[in-house]
Amino acid sequence: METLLHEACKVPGEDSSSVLDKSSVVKVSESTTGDALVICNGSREETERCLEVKDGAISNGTVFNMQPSDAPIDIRFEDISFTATEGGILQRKSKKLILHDVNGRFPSGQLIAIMGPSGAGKSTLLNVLSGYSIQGVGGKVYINGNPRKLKAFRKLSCYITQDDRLQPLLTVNENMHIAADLKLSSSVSQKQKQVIIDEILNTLSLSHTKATRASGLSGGQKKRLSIALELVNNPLVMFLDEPTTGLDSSSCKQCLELLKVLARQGRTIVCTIHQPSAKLFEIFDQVYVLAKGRCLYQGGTERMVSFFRDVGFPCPEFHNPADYVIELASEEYGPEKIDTMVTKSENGKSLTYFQYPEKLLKTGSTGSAIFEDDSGELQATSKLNQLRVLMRRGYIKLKRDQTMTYMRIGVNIITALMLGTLYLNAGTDGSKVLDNYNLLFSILMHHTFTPMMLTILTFPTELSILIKEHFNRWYSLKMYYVSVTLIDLPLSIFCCFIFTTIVYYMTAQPLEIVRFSMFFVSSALVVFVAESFGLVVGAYFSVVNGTFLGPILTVPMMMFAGFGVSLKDLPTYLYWGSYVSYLRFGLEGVVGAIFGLNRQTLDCPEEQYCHYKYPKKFLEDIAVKPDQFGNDVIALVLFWFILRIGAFVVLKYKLHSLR
Ligand SMILES: Nc1ncnc2c1ncn2[C@@H]1O[C@H](COP(=O)(O)OP(=O)(O)OP(=O)(O)O)[C@@H](O)[C@H]1O
Repeated sequence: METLLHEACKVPGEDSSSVLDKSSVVKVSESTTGDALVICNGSREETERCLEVKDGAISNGTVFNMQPSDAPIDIRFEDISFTATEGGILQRKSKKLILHDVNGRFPSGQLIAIMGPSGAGKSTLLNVLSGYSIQGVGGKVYINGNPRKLKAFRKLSCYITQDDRLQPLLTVNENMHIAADLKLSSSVSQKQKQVIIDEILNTLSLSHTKATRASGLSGGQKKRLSIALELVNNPLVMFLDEPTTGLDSSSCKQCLELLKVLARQGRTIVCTIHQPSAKLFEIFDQVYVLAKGRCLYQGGTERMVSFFRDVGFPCPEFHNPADYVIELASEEYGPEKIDTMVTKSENGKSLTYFQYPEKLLKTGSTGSAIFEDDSGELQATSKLNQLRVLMRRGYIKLKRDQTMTYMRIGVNIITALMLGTLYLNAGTDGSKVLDNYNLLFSILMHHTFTPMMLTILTFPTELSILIKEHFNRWYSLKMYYVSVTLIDLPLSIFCCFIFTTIVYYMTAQPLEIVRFSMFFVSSALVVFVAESFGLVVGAYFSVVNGTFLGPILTVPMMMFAGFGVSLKDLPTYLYWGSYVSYLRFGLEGVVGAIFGLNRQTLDCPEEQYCHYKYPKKFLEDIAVKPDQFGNDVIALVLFWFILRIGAFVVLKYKLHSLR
């Protein structure tokens, strides 16, 4: 590590470790020689001071902060209403008004709490202000006095959900690098990214957990990592839904103090919080109290007690004002008190209780290109880069995933060995043709249920991460979807190949390369189709509903496959079913591979009756045409594509409907 004071910024008489100050501005740029980074600090009034860092290393654990490079953001909202639509697909829809024309001001550089009892509408207001909710929203949001342009605003803000939606298999450092590679422009070098990551991890006291997987972090560390990931692109506005939920009191304090530091650097930080202790309450600069979707109080934390006095409900001595306001908002002292307070606060219009109301009134329209820029892509990097980074992340996850990788390979080997033992040498035995046919169907069942159920069970977890990352503009849905499709393909092929090889060999199927290839291709296509079907179900339904619906919806596929009831015995009015059953084409493919291609008469052991020793007769009886392999492949590929596109449409609809 070689750390030198940058000559141009050098402050005589000071040693390098004292140069960078925690509360100062920091800029990161390339040195003039191009082989080092120059990191400068200094408040607006001070002269800049810089450190030069080589090989991505920062001097002796120095802590420093990033200050947003753009102008601060003041949020003002007027007459915000939110109407939720209730009722399922087949139910009558009803409307429910949740926010009742609330108003408010969230100034920059402040840590703001949205408080209120459960069900008051805190999360709903946060969703509306962040732009997450777009349907059923009324009223206006202004950014620095100008009407909010949603796309431009989303580029400057981030939303941190209540539950920590992290990639559990990736380490803290890997999670941060993925975020940096997706959220920072490709022109930022890896060295610069490393400096930014180190700085954020230092500030959030996560440096010592760099090599720990996210699944191994404590609740507080997970929360801080969630914040760290969104800090990578230095947002001006941060919305946090209940950041203290599930944390002990010291972690809560640490988390809120950290948010306050970030706010002081010029960000607007808004979080919902349930009922903070007096100590936590003091950390906030401003509170916005909601009750039944209306604003009870808006202003400085320290001025809330005088508000209670002015409104005629003085806060009892030694009572935590945060507890008292929740008691009032929960109607513990009568419902009329809420009306009185809503009237006094003018449903959020009154600025009387702000720390510096006169400053707020002066805040006019400060136009800036970045607030107006509603054009271009939401994501910071190209589609190709998004795909590359997502593939890299997918590969790391695949390497470490016990369920999706190791269990899947294990299940394929074990099932293949079990079937191989059960139907040992059935492939050449003329007396065991029906057993062999049962085996082929069992193989297809395995290829249907294993990938389908795995996808249904695991995708909903991925979906919650996708919703967060997609909203925070990490990547486009298309690139995410392409990466999911591509990353799984090699493993699916590998598992199918191992399975097919073991079963094929143990059950003594004809050892001909053409037959084996046909068998493998049909099996692999059934796997792809079943996986895609699982994705459609997993993308729309919860794990519970998906686990129920996936197998249920597969039953008709089995019925129409031509196995239990042969296709020639299917009633004509039900024959259409055989065209929508992908298993029919899979079965035709594997049966054709084993019994088609003019297969010779099968061996018949002595003293045994071999009803089906002539494969042609068997094929006639089960009504399977052995020469349809090409059509079977085309049909299965079509099913695969249609279901993949279907899953994408469902996913897009799901993301849209949630908003
Ligand atoms: N999409 C929706 N459909 C129906 N009702 C909704 C919807 N969204 C919110 N609500 C209702 O609106 C009210 C406010 O919900 P919200 O989640 O904003 O409350 P909250 O103050 O954040 O509560 P908590 O602190 O318990 O999270 C609740 O009664 C909730 O049931």
